[in-house]
Amino acid sequence: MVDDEEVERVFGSIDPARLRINHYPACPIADLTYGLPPHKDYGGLAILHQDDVGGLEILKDGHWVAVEPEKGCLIVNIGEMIQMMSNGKYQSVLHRSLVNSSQPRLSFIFFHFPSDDSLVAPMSKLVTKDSPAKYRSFYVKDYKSMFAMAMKANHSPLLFFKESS
Ligand SMILES: O=C(O)CCC(=O)C(=O)O
Ligand SMILES: [Fe+2]
Repeated sequence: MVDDEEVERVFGSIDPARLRINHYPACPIADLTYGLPPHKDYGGLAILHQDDVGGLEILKDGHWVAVEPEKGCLIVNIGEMIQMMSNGKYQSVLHRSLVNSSQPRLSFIFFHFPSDDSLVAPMSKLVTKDSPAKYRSFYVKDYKSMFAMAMKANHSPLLFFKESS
């Protein structure tokens, strides 16, 4: 089903790989703030290691669920480009990070982004008469230009490219 050439075209360059280290200081008003507000990661896979403090949550069936730290475990998040290229078969999860008032927290995430000039579309093998494209194709830079507007509208940028069904 997966077309290696399409994956290679979008993710083939090592340039857009990033390691991000998030440091969340202890916060006296932890109940009133986020470490990171709710969002979906935008790239391909995001591989995350968190320390033993905890604070990552995912939205599951309309409820925020804590992802408890487990020694030696990595968390793998699906980014919106995979949601797009899989024509919605793989869903990117909404997640957020909380802070706490007593301890700082660290997380390390390896992101693999598509390059800005890539044209991204649902994989041709996954688009059929019975399963039409759920998203309009876009250049990654155009998708990224929607970040601010999506944040204001409280949803993810991919929604701007959803086909009306
Ligand atoms: O720190 C975390 O647990 C999550 C970080 C995150 O979602 C991100 O950097 O995109
Ligand atoms: Fe994230």
